[in-house]
Amino acid sequence: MKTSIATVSISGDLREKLEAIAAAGFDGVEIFENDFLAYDRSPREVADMVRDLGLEITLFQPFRDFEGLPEPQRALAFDRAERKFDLMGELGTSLVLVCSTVSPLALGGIDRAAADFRELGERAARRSLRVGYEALAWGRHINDHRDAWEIVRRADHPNVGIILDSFHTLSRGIDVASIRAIPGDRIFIVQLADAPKMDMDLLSWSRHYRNMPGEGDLPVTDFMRAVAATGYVGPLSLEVFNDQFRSGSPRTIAADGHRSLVYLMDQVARLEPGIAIPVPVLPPRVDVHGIAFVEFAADEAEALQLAALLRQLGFKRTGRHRSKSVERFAQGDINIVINTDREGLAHASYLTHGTSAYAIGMLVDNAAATVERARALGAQVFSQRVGPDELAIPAIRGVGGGVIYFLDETSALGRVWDIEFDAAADDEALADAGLRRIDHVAQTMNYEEMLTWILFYRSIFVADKSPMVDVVDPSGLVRSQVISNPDGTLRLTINGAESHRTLAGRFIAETFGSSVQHLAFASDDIFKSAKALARNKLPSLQISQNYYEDLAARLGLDADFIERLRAANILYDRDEGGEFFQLYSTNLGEGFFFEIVERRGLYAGYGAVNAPFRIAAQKRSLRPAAIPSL
Ligand SMILES: O=C(O)c1ccc(O)c(O)c1
Ligand SMILES: [Mg+2]
Repeated sequence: MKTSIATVSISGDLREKLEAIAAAGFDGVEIFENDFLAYDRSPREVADMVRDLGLEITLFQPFRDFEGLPEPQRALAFDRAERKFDLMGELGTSLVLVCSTVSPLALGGIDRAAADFRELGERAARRSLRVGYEALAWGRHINDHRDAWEIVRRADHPNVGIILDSFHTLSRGIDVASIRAIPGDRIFIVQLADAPKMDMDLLSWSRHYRNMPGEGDLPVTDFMRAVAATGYVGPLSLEVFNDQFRSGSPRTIAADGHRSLVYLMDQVARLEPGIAIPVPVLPPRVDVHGIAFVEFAADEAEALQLAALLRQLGFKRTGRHRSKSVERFAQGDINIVINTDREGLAHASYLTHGTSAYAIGMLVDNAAATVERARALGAQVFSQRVGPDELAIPAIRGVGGGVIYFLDETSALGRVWDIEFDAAADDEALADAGLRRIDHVAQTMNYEEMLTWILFYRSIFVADKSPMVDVVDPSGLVRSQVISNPDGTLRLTINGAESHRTLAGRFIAETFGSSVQHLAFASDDIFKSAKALARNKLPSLQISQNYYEDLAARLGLDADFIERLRAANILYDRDEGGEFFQLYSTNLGEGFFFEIVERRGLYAGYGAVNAPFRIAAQKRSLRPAAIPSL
């Protein structure tokens, strides 16, 4: 299936847009008229540029306010169309999009519009051009693809067809089953966009908030299943009006767009096995069975500090790498690796970001197939020199230049600890703190990157996204969204910072874009864990007294219980399903920290209500001690 994207979807001048679109692997491009008009090269030069980049122009658009006009405006509209047909000839494109009129002069009337399109089709045919009619969701008389189809049907001209745009259909909640009644060869092009659910007028929603399929909340997959059923095999063309994308990196946004189409068509092909859909076959989305390890890159001095903190958290050093300067710490099912080697990505990562959790290991069924799927979805495969006693662990690049490694139980990868590490006793170990497994990994990024990584995770792994929540930092808002699977064996919290003054923003600035800002470990008894951690002298984050007073008032908890929480600096939340407890270490360096959580019952959240108080406490603990005034 051919992929295409409208130039309006990304930032830059026309050349930058086209280069990014070609680099992302698209077959074609819709030339949005304004992008051409604002560019200072002739139509023929643009045509050459498009061809030299290996692209084809799938559509020229939009042509507005054409149908249903009274004279003399009607004749003028046809003259205008002829001028644009001239331009299309020079650009070397054969299809033009006519969107349903919004003109107050338009008279309406299905047959009047059909007659106009019949004549336009005649004129287009003389030049071997084709005309596609699209119902804008806010069109004056036509705002539903079913009515647009009726006009195209009555126009009854081979050079006139319908253009479907997922946004216009889905934003109005029109039943997509109605698409199945349209012959595939009458659909001249299919435009795709998703959007977050929002309560606003259709035009503003469409012009500012569209996003890539899979990034929003509209059922674009159902729309595409209906399109596939018609037998349509023409280009799938992204048309995404989005303020953030218009100011983003053209290459990144174009790459996200290509990924979204590969992912969409992979889903459609799986859901419609009875329809022959010409798309490559990929391994299915990957089930993640847990975070097998988290690896830190550090220098020797900071590795000692980190090791000391891990021991206070109840970890023991359990192994040493056979050939590298790498140590393994473990507790329950949790593995933490500290890498101080002077070679490879760990070292490069240390040099760039300082001490940081640059790699995550995920347990999957088939590590090789996971990388194959990720590669097909445009992920960057990672490999580096493999030494003696080492396994080539399949891996891809992730957020902030970090790495995601994949382990499975069916190959030697399942025995990585035995193969690569020697068991080592730990003389300095402190008491076990009952930490069982990794509850979640929190990644921090610039707000503009959130959609990119949400699509990345959802397209590769079996995972869903939660609604976006606002976390209030005293210095600004941080947006937070969760990527998780039904079993809870994959839980990533994605935090998007808009200001560098927030704790999250400061973390990105101070670590030059590192991503993992905290790791949350699960305990089955947080009060017991808190006791052990206190004995181990873990420096815990001090929560304000005011928080506990409010908790008592808000949730009607009894005084003894509140006192137990307060004494251990434990934060508390509950939802319909159960209860949640949180306890934090102070920060390691400029922003990284550990969290200990206990989930009781079916609590599904992450304590977002508590985040402002946690963040305020962290800011207090990072502030240099106040100088007493004289
Ligand atoms: O917002 C618009 O005007 C507009 C124009 C052309 C399209 O294809 C579309 O979907 C919207
Ligand atoms: Mg459109």
